[in-house]
Amino acid sequence: MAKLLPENRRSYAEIESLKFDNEGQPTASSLEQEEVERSVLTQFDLFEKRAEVDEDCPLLLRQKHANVLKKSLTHLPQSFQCLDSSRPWLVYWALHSLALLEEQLEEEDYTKITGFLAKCQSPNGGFGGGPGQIPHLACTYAAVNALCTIGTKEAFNVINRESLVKFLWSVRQPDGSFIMHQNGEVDVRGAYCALSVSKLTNIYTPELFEGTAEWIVRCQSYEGGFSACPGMEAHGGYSFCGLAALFMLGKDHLCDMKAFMRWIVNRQMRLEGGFQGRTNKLVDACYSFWQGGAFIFLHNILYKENKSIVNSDRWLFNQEALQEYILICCQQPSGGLIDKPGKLRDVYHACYALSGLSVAQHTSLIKKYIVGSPSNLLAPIHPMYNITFDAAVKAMKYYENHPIPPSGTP
Ligand SMILES: CC(C)=CCC/C(C)=C/CC/C(C)=C/COP(=O)(O)OP(=O)(O)O
Ligand SMILES: [Zn+2]
Repeated sequence: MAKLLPENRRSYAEIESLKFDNEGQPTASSLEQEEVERSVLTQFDLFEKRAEVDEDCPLLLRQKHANVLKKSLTHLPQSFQCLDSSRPWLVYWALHSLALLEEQLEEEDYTKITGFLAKCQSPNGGFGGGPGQIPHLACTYAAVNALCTIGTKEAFNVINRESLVKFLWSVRQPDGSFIMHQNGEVDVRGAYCALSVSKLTNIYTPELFEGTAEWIVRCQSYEGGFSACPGMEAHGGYSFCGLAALFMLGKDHLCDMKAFMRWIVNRQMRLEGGFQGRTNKLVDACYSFWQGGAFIFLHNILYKENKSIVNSDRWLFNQEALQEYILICCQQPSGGLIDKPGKLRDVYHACYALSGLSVAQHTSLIKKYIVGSPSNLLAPIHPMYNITFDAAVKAMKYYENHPIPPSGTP
């Protein structure tokens, strides 16, 4: 039974309550019953949460979220000690969330944060999870995004792009995939992080990414979404990375876009309005961005191909339903955003719930759909990097005007 139904999908009691046919598969009626029971539970959660939010005109608690996010930059609870190797991430999540809310910090705070990120940079290039830690592709992505969100000359100049190129070559594998750090794991996050930082800071070269698109295509699973590496399960986080990376390489035609579309449109849950990360799992606000953001690429790809299914005014998901899920179910009344009702706030979920909310609000830089109060409007994002659109444009212009001399392959 454990083989049939992975243990993290259903509790033992839930599995026990299912009826199985002669082939050992759960019967349709028993699955339907399970669906009804899940719905009742979820409706109860939604009902509880709705008591605190005006359902007819939900309000984004901007000031409360901003206060919590600002505090997170200096005061983290003890329980965050486990994120000691992800400190650039904590900075990026808070700074990007504040930028989406169009909240500013004091100039001296930006200077302090810039100084801290500089200490996370490795002498061998790239950024580690904290001062003195080995460079890691994910921390490099977070640090580069945080510095570009700050967007001062001082912050742009922290990034040593000559050594960053060397670091990227050091984690590139002969087949075009990327390990996350020396002796680390290969997965599609690596390809995406390497592409994102190299495009944003103007150090991209086609040689660095030779074979990368072909490797990423091998991560597209039979379901249609992308997995961490070939042969694994399709997941929203990796699907964003896979599609964004293929898009940045201009090689999205190499994957099966029809299968991708079928997979991703089925990840928005009818009842809650939010996205699940993978088949049969629960809705979680962070997928508002990982899945929601991927729709921007999908839209552009289908639009290029003149596919009649795309309407220039809307993404291919229910933008209102996603906004309702985030605004009604995922705001902690005292500030901060959560995965789902019953969970506690954290900066990761603030960042990705707000990023997803922004995607759902802006179909283009002109066309907007705002659920609830007009004051809920967030800044638009740049989907390739997930920093604000303005921050991305400013950073790209800065690095275009300050190119590093070409050095070729090391
Ligand atoms: C740029 C970058 C570093 C991107 C990261 C992308 C990302 C969020 C990947 C998801 C990782 C993962 C296996 C989550 C499953 O967790 P789970 O089993 O707790 O969640 P689930 O039940 O929702 O699947
Ligand atoms: Zn989550």
